[in-house]
Amino acid sequence: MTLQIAKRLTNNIFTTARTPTAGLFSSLHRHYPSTSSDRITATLFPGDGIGPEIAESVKQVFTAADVPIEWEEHFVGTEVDPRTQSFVTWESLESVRRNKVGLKGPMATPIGKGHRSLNLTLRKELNLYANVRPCYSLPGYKTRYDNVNLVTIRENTEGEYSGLEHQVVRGVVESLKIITRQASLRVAEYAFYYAKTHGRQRVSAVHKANIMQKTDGLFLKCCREVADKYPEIKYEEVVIDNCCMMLVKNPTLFDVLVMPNLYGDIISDLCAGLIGGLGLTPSLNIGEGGIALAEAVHGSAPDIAGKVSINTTSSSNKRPKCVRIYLLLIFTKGMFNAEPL
Ligand SMILES: NC(=O)C1=CN([C@@H]2O[C@H](COP(=O)(O)OP(=O)(O)OC[C@H]3O[C@@H](n4cnc5c(N)ncnc54)[C@H](O)[C@@H]3O)[C@@H](O)[C@H]2O)C=CC1
Ligand SMILES: CC(C)CC(=O)C(=O)O
Repeated sequence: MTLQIAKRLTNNIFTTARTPTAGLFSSLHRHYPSTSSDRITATLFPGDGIGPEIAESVKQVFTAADVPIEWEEHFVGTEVDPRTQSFVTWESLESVRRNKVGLKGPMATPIGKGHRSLNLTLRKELNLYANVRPCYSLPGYKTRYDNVNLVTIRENTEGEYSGLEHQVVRGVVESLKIITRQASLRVAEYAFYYAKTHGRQRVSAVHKANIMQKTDGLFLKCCREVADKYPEIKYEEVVIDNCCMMLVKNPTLFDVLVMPNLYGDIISDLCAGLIGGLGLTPSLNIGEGGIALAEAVHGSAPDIAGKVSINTTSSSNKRPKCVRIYLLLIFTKGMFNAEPL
C-alpha cells in the first residue's frame, strides 16, 4: 500500500522534477519491505514550535498508509546532559546511532545567549557531515520559476558553525571558522557521488576564497581533488555573492551545489524561496556509518506555532499538510540512493 501511494503521489509530483524515479522506488523497496513483520524502527524528535504539529501529522499519515515503522520518540531534556553538554540527551544520540534512521522536527536556539545549539549538538555528535537539500518546482504551485531542479549539499559539522567564539578583550569578540581537509573531502566526495548516482551533470562549489583564502581556499582545493576522480561530472566554482544573483536570475544554471556550512544555510533558504517557501523543502543529514536524519529546512517558526497555519505547500494551495510531509519523507528516502560514506 505504501508503495502504491508513493507511486501515485510521485507520478503527480515528480513528472517535471526530472528526478530518477526508478531509483526512488527501488530505494523505497529497500527501505519499506513488503512484509509487515520487517518493521523499521526510526527515531523521532518532535522538536519545538511547529515541530510537534508536523510530527503528529507524520505519525497519522504513516498509520493511515500502513507504513511498517515504529517511532522511537525522543524529547529534548529539561536539564543539560553532562555527557553531551546539551539538552539533547545521550540516550537520544544512542537511539539515532542504533536505528541509523530518524526524523527530526525543528529545534529552537536562543539568539546570542544560552545553551549549546541542539541542532549543532546532533550534527557534531552524530557526525552528520552532509546536509542534502533538494529544491524542485512543484507542479501546480505557481512561482516566478517553473523549472527549479537543484540540490544543495552543505558541509554540516564545522566552518562558521564550529561554536568556537570568545571575547578577546572588552568590546572585541572572535568567532573561529574552522575548515579541515577531512570534512571538506568527505562532503565533496558525497556531493560528487550523489551527482553521479542521481544522473546529475554538474557540481558547483560555492565559496568566498578571494577573501577567505585559507579556509575557503582549502575547501576548494579538496573539491578539485575529488572532481578529478569524476571526469564525467562537470565541475565549476562560483563566488557566493555572484551565486546568489545567478540563482535569483536563473536557477536552471545550477544542478548540484556544494559549500561550507554558513553558505549552505543561507543558500538553501534562498532556494526554498525560489519554489514558494520554507514549507516546501526537505533535507537529509547524512552521517558516517550510514546514519540518515531527515528534517525540514525551516526552523521552529514560533510566529505561527499553534495557529494551525503551518504552510506545508502554501496558504493558497489545498494540498493537505500530511501529504506534503509524506512527500518530504519520500524525497528523503530517495536520497538513500547515494550511499553514505
Ligand atoms: N533545523 C532546525 O532545527 C532549524 C532551527 N531553527 C531555529 O528555529 C527558530 C526560529 O527561526 P526563524 O529564523 O524564525 O526561522 P523559521 O524557519 O522558523 O521561520 C522563518 C519564517 O518562515 C516561516 N515558516 C517556517 N516554516 C514554515 C512552514 N512550514 N510553513 C509556513 N511558514 C513557515 C515562519 O513562520 C517564519 O515567518 C530559531 O530558534 C532557530 O534557531 C532555524 C532553522 C533551522
Ligand atoms: C540553527 C541552525 C544550526 C540550523 C539551521 O539554520 C538550518 O538547519 O538551516
